[in-house]
Amino acid sequence: MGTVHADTRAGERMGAMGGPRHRPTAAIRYAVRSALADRATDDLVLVALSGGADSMALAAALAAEAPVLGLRAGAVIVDHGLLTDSSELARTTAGRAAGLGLDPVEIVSVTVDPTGRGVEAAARDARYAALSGVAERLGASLVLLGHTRDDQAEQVLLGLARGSGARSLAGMPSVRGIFRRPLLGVTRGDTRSLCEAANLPWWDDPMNDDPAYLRVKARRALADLEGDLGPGIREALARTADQLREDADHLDALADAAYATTPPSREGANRRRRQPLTRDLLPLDRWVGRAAAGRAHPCLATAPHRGRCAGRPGERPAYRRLRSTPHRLARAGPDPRPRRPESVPIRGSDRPRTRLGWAAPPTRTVRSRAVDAADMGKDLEKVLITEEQIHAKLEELAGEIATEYAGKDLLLVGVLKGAVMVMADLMRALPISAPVDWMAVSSYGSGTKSSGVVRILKDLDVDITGKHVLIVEDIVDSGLTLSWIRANLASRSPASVEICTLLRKPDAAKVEVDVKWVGFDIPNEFVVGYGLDYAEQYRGLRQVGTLAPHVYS
Ligand SMILES: O=P(O)(O)OC[C@H]1O[C@H](OP(=O)(O)OP(=O)(O)O)[C@H](O)[C@@H]1O
Ligand SMILES: Nc1nc2[nH]cnc2c(=O)[nH]1
Repeated sequence: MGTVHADTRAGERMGAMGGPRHRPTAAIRYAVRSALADRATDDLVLVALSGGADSMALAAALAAEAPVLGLRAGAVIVDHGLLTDSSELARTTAGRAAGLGLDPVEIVSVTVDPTGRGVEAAARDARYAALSGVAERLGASLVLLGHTRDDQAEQVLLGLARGSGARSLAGMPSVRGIFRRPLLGVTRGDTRSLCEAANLPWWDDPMNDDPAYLRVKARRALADLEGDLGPGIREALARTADQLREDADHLDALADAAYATTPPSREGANRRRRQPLTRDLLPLDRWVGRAAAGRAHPCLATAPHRGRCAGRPGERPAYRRLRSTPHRLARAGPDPRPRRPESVPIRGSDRPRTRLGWAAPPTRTVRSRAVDAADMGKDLEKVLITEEQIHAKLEELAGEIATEYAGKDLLLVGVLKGAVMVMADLMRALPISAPVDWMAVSSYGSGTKSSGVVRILKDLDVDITGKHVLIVEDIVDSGLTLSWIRANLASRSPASVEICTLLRKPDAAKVEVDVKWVGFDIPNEFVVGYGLDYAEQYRGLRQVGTLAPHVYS
């Protein structure tokens, strides 16, 4: 038997799951909630449970989120029969799943025949077949798998070692048929942390330490690489997978479209001529070529920006890289080099951003094309948080804030411009009255990166000595802005300084910021709406979402 982490209180775990402020718990629950968002009421969702920390954390999050969404949640334990005590372990794990409130909980025994392909591949095939079979028999619409970002990094490393192409280096997809992997954005450390916070036992499979297995070798190699190349290597490999998947999907879609419009050859209806297909793929070449030449977005129009944000000249930036360009520019700060005057088409206004700004005001002529209010919704790729969810959350936060500051001299401080919506709605939801003041700040003369040192463009109008200051923000991303503002305000002798933010990106944090009230933890994606802009557009959207690719093209 592998290492078993002690089982103590089986019940009441979900309440003790670390609470909404326990970052790993919040990140995992959010990831699971997002994966379930498209389910119909009363759907049955199963978790594939090995009994390890990853799948136990997933099971715990599913057990907590499913009832809120009106879903049924169960678990399947596949007994591979590879360990002498595997059936006992399966029974123990099933008991833990039932203790979480999952129902039904099933154990399926499979036979692993490694002949010709090795134990790992044979066990995987047997497992997926068993999971699909149980899902079909029980009428489940989804099976959740507990692969984490660390598994993804190992997968990519194995692909690199094999010399694989883009599709294989794209790693494990988050969705394939009835299978979903909600935890690809969280780490193994996070799943353990949730289990510990929830007092939830798990066991470590001894096969995970057996160097006979390729995956174990990859895990060890990654640990070595981490020592040599730095701690970001896992995240970087997982990011590579994400980028390549989008590229590969896009190429596939183009190839499919080209194939579909290619007339059948004389050889028969099912075979297509090759030559037109290649020609039809040329637009893709041009699309990427245009981007690399800096014409896809005005932010890329100058060579220095292209180098900093879209890759080196001549390189083809991945699709994701283009999508995140505004954010990269926000990080990069103003372009210090002189610009060549030129006229470029632009979507959105040419007004410069104020804080940790994207770019200095352009000295060139820019033809501006504003976005119609009606276009804004259409420009969204996906809505992460609806207007209703925002308002419900702000009501909840306002209640807590009012309780905290009852009878105290509270000052609300908004940070321009993004926080205007949150401030407006939070103030209206607050059952107590409090004065408001505003700050505007900008990144402080940094060369290529935001150093977190910011310059005050507009200071507070009032003295905050002895006051309880609550900073109201739209988003905490790297945390650099907020940690600076908090330190700055704290130096002015207030009675207290706390932060309330609608959004936070746990995976983007560069510095720890103690945020007392968080509306939603969101994935590390560039978001717009509800005060958040892209080139000063989309602030007026009532919901928060990500932009569709056409906006950036
Ligand atoms: O955690 P960080 O990485 O520092 O990012 C967070 C900051 O970014 C946003 O402002 P932005 O610079 O986009 O300006 P805006 O509010 O004027 O849109 C937001 O309002 C935060 O202040
Ligand atoms: N619009 C926008 N501004 C930001 N500032 C920091 N993070 C973000 C983000 O995700 N979107």
